[in-house]
Parts: sequence; structure tokens; C-alpha cells
Amino acid sequence: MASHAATWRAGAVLSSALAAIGRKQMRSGREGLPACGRCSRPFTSFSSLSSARSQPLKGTALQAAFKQRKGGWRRLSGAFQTRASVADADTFVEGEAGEGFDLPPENRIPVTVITGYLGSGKTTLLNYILTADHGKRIAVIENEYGEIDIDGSLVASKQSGAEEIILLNNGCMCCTVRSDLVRMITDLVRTKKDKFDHVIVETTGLANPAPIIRTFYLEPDIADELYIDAVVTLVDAKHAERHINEVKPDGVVNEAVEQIAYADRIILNKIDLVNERELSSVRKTIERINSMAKVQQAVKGKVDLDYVLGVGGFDLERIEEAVDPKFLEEEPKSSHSHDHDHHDHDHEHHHDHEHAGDADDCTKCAEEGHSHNHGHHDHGHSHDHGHEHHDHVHDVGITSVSIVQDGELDIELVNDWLSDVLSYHSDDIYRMKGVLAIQGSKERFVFQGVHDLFEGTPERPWSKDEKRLSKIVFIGRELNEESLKNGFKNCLAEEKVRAHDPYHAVDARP
Ligand SMILES: Nc1nc2c(ncn2[C@@H]2O[C@H](COP(=O)(O)OP(=O)(O)OP(=O)(O)O)[C@@H](O)[C@H]2O)c(=O)[nH]1
Repeated sequence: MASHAATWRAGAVLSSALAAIGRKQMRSGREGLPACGRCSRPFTSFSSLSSARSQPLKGTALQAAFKQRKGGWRRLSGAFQTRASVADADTFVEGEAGEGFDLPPENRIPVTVITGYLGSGKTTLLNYILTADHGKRIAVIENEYGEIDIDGSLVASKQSGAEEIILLNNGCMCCTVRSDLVRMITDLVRTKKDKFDHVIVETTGLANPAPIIRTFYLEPDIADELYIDAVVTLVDAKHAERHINEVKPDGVVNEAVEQIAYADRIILNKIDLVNERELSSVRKTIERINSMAKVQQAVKGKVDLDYVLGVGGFDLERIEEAVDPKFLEEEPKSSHSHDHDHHDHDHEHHHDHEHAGDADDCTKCAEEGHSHNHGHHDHGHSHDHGHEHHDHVHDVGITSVSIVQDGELDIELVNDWLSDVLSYHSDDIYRMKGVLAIQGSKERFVFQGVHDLFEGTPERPWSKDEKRLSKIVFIGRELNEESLKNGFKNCLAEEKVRAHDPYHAVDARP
């Protein structure tokens, strides 16, 4: 058995993949990119990818490899059987087909990203974690959006002995202060790495987690030192549906939906404020958006610490559950639109501390003279909302598609297919996770993707009596379930005769 980890080094292959993305970007301009709910600026741009071209790009390694159609297959074979990572030379150490590898030990520090809509209970959870008995030395990065005072819970966290608390309070982490985030994390690691063994990042309630997640994958200095252990999303059982159902202008993201879509773990919080019917409704809404994430109900964020710390990034168990055929039968996981019953309801919204939200906090918006109210609420007040009973069809947009495929897959066909899907639709595919049965491989291959970032590794050998099933889940915007299912099915090894041109056969869009 080979003991080395394969290292695939970025060269022409990577450049060509990036060039392809660049062409696509030039075609589409900046339209269609997720944008800040406040200043409407796209979060991601091709320049951020292309500027990383010469840098180690962990996530895009496999995607780039997918693009290497000529002679790339052998490399891919290696990549599929080894941990794929990219460095900055032009060599590839190929794995031996069908053999397992000792993966290098994970020396990086795990990061938990806590996200959730305004007031959903993020700080409450953070405080709960910091005061709990977990034996971890935690550094906290707290993004208070332009607030002068810090949550009372942070005072508690200081008392609890959080190793380091870094505040980013001059803008939103997902847009205006992302460079600050990078700098602060880099400094933290450089100066105090031996003082903590876990990092928790708390985002603002209006943060889109995507750019924050990308930061951990794309910034070489960070990706070498830290990895995302889990994205934990707090959902306010009482108010979440209202935010989720909010119709946004074109090109403006619905943060409440995005936060759920990116979650590995969801805490359905404040269940003390809802009845059974409301609880069941919000659970269904969550599952429609993200069928992969585990959901645990809570009051004041109190969940098992194992549920939020030490998750390990991949959550295979949940993938398996999410794509369980029986589970699939219960409820369609992909619907482009669905009916909501809105009922009369009044609610009270109480918070016990004050925030001084201000439109000027969004530096870019302020710079450009926008005047708007971006939803920062005054805590300490209560207000009632009355909603008339009405039915409407509302397109949540972000849904999940889960596919189970019996039989073994041909790696080349999978490569071609995923390459196409990601090349053309990575903006719309927020999350992708899967377990694949590859023909000729003794091991299950597991992977996950975040837009165009892709990571994969062999996991464990298939046991003798285990059925060779492949499972894949996509979460994204306007996914074409039928097309994805057909595309995946066409990757079966038995599909030896390609009755179509695989490069153009799959369209993930309607
Ligand atoms: N009733 C009830 N209140 C809760 C629960 N969890 C948190 N709260 C309260 O909800 C309010 C908001 O909680 P925070 O933890 O500040 O929420 P946050 O997500 O950090 O809020 P932002 O600062 O707006 O982003 C506080 O008053 C909490 O005490 C819960 O499970 N039930």
C-alpha cells in the first residue's frame, strides 16, 4: 500500500480551468452573481479567482482535473484515490489504482462558522459553547456589524476564558471586511497558534456565508492552517419563515435562505416560542432548502456540544440519510415553487440588548451615498405583525436534489459530467456532497463541493456485502432535478456506449 499522499500540482491544467471560468464570467459579466443584501454588490467575482491562480487552490483541484480531458483521466484516477490538493509546481504523484492510501494527518485547526439570521440566537449559542465544559481552547472571531457595544454574552465569554476574541466591527465580514478577516486570522495563526485548538467565527445576521466559506478554501495562508469543521446555522423557529419567504429584488440574495443552504448543522432555536404546527412548518421549509444538514431543536441554543464542535467537515451519515430512497418518497426535495399557507399571526419580538444599526455601517454603500435601512433592528422593543390569511406561490429558488444510483460508476463519465455541471452552473450550485461507487475501486469515494470548489477523498473500503450505491446531493438555485438525475445515471459504468456527447449532454438548468 502506498504511504504517500498524492499531491497534484497546479499547472496548465489549473490555468485552463480558470481560463474557462474566466470566459464564462466575461460572457455573463457580473450579472447573476450573489450580491450583498445591502449594497447589491456581487460577493464573488472572477478577479478573486484569477488572482488566486498562482496560489495553492485546494478546492478547484479536482474540478481542474476534470477539465483535463486528454490524458487527464489517469491523473484523475489518481486524484480519485488520493487526497487531492494543489500546490505550485507541475508534478503529480499518481496513486495506484484500487489501493488505499494513508492520508496525511490533519494538522490544521478546525473552524466552526456560526451563522443565522438577525436575532436567531448566534451570540446565545456562542456564549453557551464558551461557558460549557468541552476542554477546547477556543479563539473567537466576532463580526458585530458596526456596533459600538458588544453583546453581554461576549463579556461572559471573556470570563469563560475564550483564548482570544477578535472583533470585526467596521463592516460586514462577508463583503466589506473580508480582507480584515483574512489579515486577522493570518495574524492570529502566526502569533498565537499554540494558544488555541478551535476557532469559532460568528457572522452578522445579514451575512451571506458563501464568501466567508470561500475565504477558508481560497486564501492560501488560511487554507493551509485552518479548515471548516462545520457551518452551524441558527434558525429562529418563530420568525424564520417570514425572512425565508421574503421576495428580494433580482440579483439580491436572501440571506436567510443562503444561511440555511450552506449549513452542515442547523439549530432550530427558540422552539419555546412556537406551537407544534409552526414547528412542523418551519422544519419542512428548512428541509426543502437543505435536506443534507442535520436539524436539532433547541431553546437558547442548547444542543449537545458534539453536534456543533468536532463535526469533521464531511457529514456522511447525514448524506446517507438525506438521500435515503424512503426519505425521498416522503417529500419532493426539489421543487421550483411551492405553495405556502400564510396564517394570521401576531408575534412579539423581544431582545434584551441594544444595537445601533446604521446604514452607514456598510462602508461601500455609504461611500456611494446610498441611503437605506438594511434591517438592523433595535433590540429592546417589541412589535406586532399582523398577516392576512392568503395563499400564494412563492419561489424560494434554493432547493436540494438528492440522487441515489444503483451500480458502479465510470470515473471518466463522472469526471466529464461533473466538469460540465460545475463549469456552467457553479454559481447556482451552492453545495454538493456525495458518496460514489467507482468501478475498479475498492473504496468509497466521498466528496463535497462549494460552488466551483471541490474536494474529494477515498473514505473506507466497501464491505463485502455492502451494496454499491452512489449518492449525491446538490443544493442550489433553480436546479433541474431531471437533468441532474439523467446526467448522473449516464455515468454508470454499464453505459459503455456513449450515445451522446457527454460534454454537452447535461444541462443543470431548466
Ligand atoms: N425565547 C427565546 N429567546 C431566545 C432564545 N435564544 C435566544 N433568545 C433571545 O433572542 C435574542 C437574540 O439572541 P442573540 O443571541 O443576540 O441573537 P443573534 O443571532 O446573536 O442576534 P444579532 O445580534 O441580531 O445577530 C436575545 O434576547 C436572546 O436572549 C430561545 O431559544 N428562546
